Amino acid sequence: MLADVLTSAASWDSERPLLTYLVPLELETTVRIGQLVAIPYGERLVEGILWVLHAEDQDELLAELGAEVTLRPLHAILDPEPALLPHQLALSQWISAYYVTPLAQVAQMMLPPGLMQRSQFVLRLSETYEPGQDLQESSLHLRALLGLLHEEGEVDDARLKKLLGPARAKAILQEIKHSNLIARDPRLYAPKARARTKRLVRLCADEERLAAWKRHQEEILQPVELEPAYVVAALTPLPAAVRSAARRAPNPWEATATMLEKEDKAVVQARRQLAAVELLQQGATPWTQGALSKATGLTSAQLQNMLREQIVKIETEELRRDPLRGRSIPASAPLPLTADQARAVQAILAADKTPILLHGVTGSGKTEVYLQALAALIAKGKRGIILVPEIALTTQAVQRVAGRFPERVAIIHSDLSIGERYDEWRRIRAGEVDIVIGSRSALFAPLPDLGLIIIDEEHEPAYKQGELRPTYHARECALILGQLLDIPVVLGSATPAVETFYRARQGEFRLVELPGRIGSALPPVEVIDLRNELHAGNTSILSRRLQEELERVLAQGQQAILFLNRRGAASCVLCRDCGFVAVCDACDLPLTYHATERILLCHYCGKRSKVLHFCPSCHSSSIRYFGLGTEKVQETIQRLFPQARLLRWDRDTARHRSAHEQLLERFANREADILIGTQMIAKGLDLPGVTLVGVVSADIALNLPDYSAAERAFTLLTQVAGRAGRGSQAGHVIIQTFNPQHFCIELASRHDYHAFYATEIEARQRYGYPPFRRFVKFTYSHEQRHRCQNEALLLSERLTEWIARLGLRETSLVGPAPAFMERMRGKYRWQIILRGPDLHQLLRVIDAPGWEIDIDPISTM
Ligand SMILES: Nc1ncnc2c1ncn2[C@@H]1O[C@H](COP(=O)(O)OP(=O)(O)OP(=O)(O)O)[C@@H](O)[C@H]1O
Ligand SMILES: [Zn+2]
Repeated sequence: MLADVLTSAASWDSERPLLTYLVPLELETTVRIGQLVAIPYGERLVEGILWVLHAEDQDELLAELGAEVTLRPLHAILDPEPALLPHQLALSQWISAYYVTPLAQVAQMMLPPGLMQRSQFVLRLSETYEPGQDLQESSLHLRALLGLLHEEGEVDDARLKKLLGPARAKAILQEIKHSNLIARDPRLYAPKARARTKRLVRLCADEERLAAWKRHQEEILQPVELEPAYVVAALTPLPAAVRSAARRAPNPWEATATMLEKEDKAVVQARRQLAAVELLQQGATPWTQGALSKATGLTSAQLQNMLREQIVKIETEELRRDPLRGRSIPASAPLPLTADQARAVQAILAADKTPILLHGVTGSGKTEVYLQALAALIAKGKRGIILVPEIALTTQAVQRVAGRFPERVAIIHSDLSIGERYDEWRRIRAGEVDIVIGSRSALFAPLPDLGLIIIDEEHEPAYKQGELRPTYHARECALILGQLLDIPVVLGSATPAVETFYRARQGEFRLVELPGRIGSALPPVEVIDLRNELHAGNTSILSRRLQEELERVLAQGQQAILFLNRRGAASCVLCRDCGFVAVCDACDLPLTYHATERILLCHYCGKRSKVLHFCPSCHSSSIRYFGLGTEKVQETIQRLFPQARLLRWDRDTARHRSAHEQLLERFANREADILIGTQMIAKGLDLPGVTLVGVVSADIALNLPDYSAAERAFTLLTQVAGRAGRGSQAGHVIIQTFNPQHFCIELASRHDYHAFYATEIEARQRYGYPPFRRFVKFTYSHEQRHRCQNEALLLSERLTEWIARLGLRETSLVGPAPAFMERMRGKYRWQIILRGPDLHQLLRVIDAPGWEIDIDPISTM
């Protein structure tokens, strides 16, 4: 039998990414595709993924490879359970081709981090080495190494390098090659990700033997008469504080210790052993070795003794690292569906496997549709994956799913530790869960019997990987997976991506609509023209209407959310005399003033600088802090409504996942009246107490130079507005803006997705934007600007040449030009946008080392 193996050790050949090996006879019954295997590669042993097995077609393959090749055998199977399922292998192949990325890199992305094993060489004394051999000709270093090997058995290359430095290590490795004293074996080192285990001590003697043993121990105790205090001392571990103090100060326990020493060792041992057995007999919960020794003073020699006498045994048990540990999640029962919801569930379960676009307005009950479709499929032995935007994971999505399917849900997201991720991954692979919920990478979970993929909030940019290769979009990968497995894929959103809706219109997706909210109406939206406020003499950041409404909400004991998309107290620091604006010297972006910490912060790279009191350019003292941030809003509201309980939710107040959770919980428990936050809070929140949503400033998002800027602005406003009035009380939304006539604002204020789509798709067609043209974004970063410019000119020449050579129609370049944010983290960035109906012919041949290549970018900025 032959096997094709994928390994990242081999340099990439897109035509032939796999290497062929012989399967040794003894492995023939155990090999399966998707397994991690060890293979010889050159001198080394490396890790690979078994991709194809050839049994019947073996001869053809051999003929194809030619007579002169000699195949080497697989070295070992590293894990009998496949790490990738067959559909994942197929998906990898698609991703590799479409996103023009080495197959091994794609396959590795699908595995949990820390799973791959490092290859290494291990030195040991060779079989021909004899102690006492004449070493006259060997160098001093070699002799020292021989001594070390004598003592330790083996030493690996990495350690050798550390001990001797790289140059000497290299010399000694040369010497080893020519001597026959030391053998050098290739080896793979255990992966970082491992199961966590603990060692548990359990009684194993039967009652009779245990009783006899105890009697014997008690006999040992008999002859010595002890003061009760000693017994207590021997049985009680020293408190940690005492132990550390003891190292420094005269030991208050010394008297006891000396006396104990004087006692017969056997007595001490008997006493501790008896105490240990007593604890083991009492407890329903097992004891770890450490805890037992802490509680009784039992040393490991004494424990060994008990093991030898077969009184106790040690069992290792795996400790699962559970991301939901310590969380109390209320169980939930299925709700009776509305007619629209029932139709949607039926559509998902129908025989037709065309993907579904579930377009349901905010608060229309999409989640319930997902849950009931999943339940129906699980009843048939299937399993499902739900993707949610990263931030929603902290909040309600996980709770709802985990509450409906207790103990049957695994979670995958980037904040998990390597250990947690590995444990979740193995539960999924072992079929211990029915549902995987997570951010985009959860799509690559090895879930057997996959029967449904749901992408909630499918318009979210977080589903696209933008910088690292492969620059995949989880939606596209999910659609391919759906085709490969012939299973339904559901894309859900109140504001589908323009491209998604277009594809539904073209018949690529079945469009299912949930046009109304459950039991309530979409909240009316009032647009406030901030210019009128200024004319009327109101210079506050809150319009009069918003103030009135806040007052009403507070008086009626309801809740409000105020939204704006900037953090900090002011968005920029400006000199009123000369117009100087403080910018980050690494990124060229305006710095933001943070009042609480009294610093200036670059929101892009996180660099901090001191506040300015004088303009560095003209030395005037007219430095002013302009614009708005969440902090400023908080301050203003607190001044206006001193009695209101405020909560601020942005990246400054919630740096960690658990902080997000706590904030949400406090607001949901009505511990605060007004929540102030950035776009983070626009995502999926379902809080029935919220009757007012205020958008403090809608303008920032409207005018960005990007083909998708209008879509993002409309989506954001519609989603934020959709947080109001989801409970029994009617809701109300106020949008403050200097651009009330902007079509995004007008249409968002009517929750009118269809009208927005009609306007936007026409513009996209007119200007040749996606989905009418495909885009590929090339970005080059360098510390020197001219280097960026040169590289960009060179690449654009080559691209132009290839477009002509391949005869690509309607294909052109935009740029080269500096990126919208030309400097980031100390580097300049230049861009080229390539656009055309089909760019893959070109992508396959063009070689652009050092360039970031984003295929189907969701933004051209
Ligand atoms: N059939 C039903 N009967 C009663 N209440 C329901 C029903 N279905 C959903 N709900 C409730 O309606 C509210 C809104 O549902 P959900 O959060 O799923 O909306 P959504 O469509 O995901 O909205 P968004 O797109 O804004 O996140 C929830 O509180 C949910 O419990
Ligand atoms: Zn910066």
